[in-house]
Amino acid sequence: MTGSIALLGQPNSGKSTIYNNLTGARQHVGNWAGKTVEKNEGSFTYNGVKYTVTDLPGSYGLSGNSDEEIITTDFIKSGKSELTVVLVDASQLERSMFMLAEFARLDKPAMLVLNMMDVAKDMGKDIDTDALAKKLGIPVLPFNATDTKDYDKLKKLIAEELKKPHKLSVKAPEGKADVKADSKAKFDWVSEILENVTRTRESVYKMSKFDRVMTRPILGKVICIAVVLLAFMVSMIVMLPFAGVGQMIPTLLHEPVDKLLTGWNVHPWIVNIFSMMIPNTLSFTISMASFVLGVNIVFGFLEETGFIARAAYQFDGLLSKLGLQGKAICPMLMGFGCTIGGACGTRVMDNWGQRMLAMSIVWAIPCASIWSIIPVVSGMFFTWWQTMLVCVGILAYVVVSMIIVSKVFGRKLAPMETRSGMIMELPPYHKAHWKHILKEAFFKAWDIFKRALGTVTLVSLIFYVLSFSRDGNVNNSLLYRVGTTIEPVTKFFGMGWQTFVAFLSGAFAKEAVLGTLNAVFMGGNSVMEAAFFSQGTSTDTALLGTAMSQAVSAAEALAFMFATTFSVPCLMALSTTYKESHSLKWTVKVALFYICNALVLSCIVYHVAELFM
Ligand SMILES: Nc1nc2c(ncn2[C@@H]2O[C@H](COP(=O)(O)OP(=O)(O)OP(=O)(O)O)[C@@H](O)[C@H]2O)c(=O)[nH]1
Ligand SMILES: [Mg+2]
Repeated sequence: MTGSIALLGQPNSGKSTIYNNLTGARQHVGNWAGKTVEKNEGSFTYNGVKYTVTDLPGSYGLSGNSDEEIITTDFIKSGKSELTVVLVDASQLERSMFMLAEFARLDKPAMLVLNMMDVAKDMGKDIDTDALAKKLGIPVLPFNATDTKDYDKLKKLIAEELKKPHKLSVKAPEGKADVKADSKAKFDWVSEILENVTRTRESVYKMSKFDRVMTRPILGKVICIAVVLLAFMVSMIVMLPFAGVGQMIPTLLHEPVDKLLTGWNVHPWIVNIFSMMIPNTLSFTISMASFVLGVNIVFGFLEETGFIARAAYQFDGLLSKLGLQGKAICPMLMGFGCTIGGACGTRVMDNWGQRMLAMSIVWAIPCASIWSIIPVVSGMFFTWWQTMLVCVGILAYVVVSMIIVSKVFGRKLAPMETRSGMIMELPPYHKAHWKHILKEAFFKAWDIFKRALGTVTLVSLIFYVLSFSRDGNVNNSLLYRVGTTIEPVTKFFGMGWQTFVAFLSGAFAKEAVLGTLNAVFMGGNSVMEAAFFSQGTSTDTALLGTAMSQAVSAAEALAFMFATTFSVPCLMALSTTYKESHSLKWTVKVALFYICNALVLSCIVYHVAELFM
């Protein structure tokens, strides 16, 4: 025996939460409207019967006004599911019942889930569910989708309803030609149904005071930025223990493995791979994954509470100038922490073109790793206030760069006629559901870890072979020979062979840049060892600074910093963009654009700076 149900409701009513809990899937949930943009299908088994569940994009009605609404409307009308589980947000019953009014015309089997009963209760709302069920003629289940205890009741009711379905006994008025009159009739129907069913106890909804501040044009934006800055600091604290463990791995493994393999007379190449490259790769991927973890936990929290919805509202106007919508604010902010997180975060965008455009723009945002390199390199050449100026210059160019990217790719990816203003409501604030946030963040971090391990190992191997020299002196490596051969060309762009190699290593991982600089300027060690063993922190920046400032001019250093910041993001961010966009063509196209853009920029910065320095 089988059965099939569909989850229908307005955006943010909790459909995906129910879908995930029923089927064990991992659809994205968060406290703002419009996260699910395509339908998803899963299943669960109850009492030996298999039920198929379809999670539909949130929709305000069934008239097909947007892409999501068309998907939802078509599916519901097709009759592919035997029972429609209509979800309403009990904390905003009047508004969210509109969907039921739309549905009523279809004359199909249904049951009603009054979700978010906990929020409604906190707001002092009482709902007489029995009276409601009687009026509607279909079963009504008070529910809290985030509480796993409630699900047995839900499954039982679904099973019963599939055996003996109910249809709405009251029908909403037939749609007339005049849409306005039509929706008014529906709202009248809703108020009639809710009469004597709901009662709000005397209590003030305190949070709305905060919203009055949050929606102020300037103050709201200032608060948003402040909260985000704070969020990054917290992300760093969250990731520290994990990254710490990761950084211990090479130190712990290096010597014992080295001793063991050397004792077995294994070839030094192989010994190096196992004692150095693999532990370093492992450590690297762990710190990358812990970054993704930290950013996702903190931003997951902001999203669940409803903060991101406010930020999206605040920045919608600005972002629409880039061809995006307010919704893109979350991935963009995440991009300051980690481009990988930012690229994943674009899942919330409405369509593929907007998504790809958002990812391309997120690439222009320097991630936290870049922010940890720039002050160090700049500090070797400039005073502290000049370093501040460099950072300000970089920030200013971020804006320029985003505008250029949106101009170059925006016309194709988000054509003018498809750009529409965002309609987004401010959802009520929710308490954060930690279990869900942690689960989602761990899953994302684990996904990155798995993917990075393979990719990073491969690239490390290539790098290793290129930089290997029998005596450990970098000047005897293939890298040196290739680097010095192309130096006449790279010099034109403001980079000598050393800085150019460091620039290239940045495309692999930004964390590798300092180590690479250390290796190519200090010589002695293999690039591999210095690049991946020292992980920046233990690099003696004073010594490196002296060595670098002897070989590189201030203008060259400036060019190098701009080139590194505005080139392609790291390899894993590239691979994530490809995974998320499913388009190799666009990923490569944008990557080539970024590399060319970085080289041109570096060239301009170098030649202009030469005039003044
Ligand atoms: N307090 C509370 N929060 C809930 C409940 N159900 C869902 N949520 C939260 O409400 C938010 C929206 O849930 P989703 O499952 O993403 O909603 P959706 O209907 O799939 O939304 P769209 O895909 O945007 O249409 C999330 O932050 C959930 O964690 C509930 O019963 N109580
Ligand atoms: Mg959803």
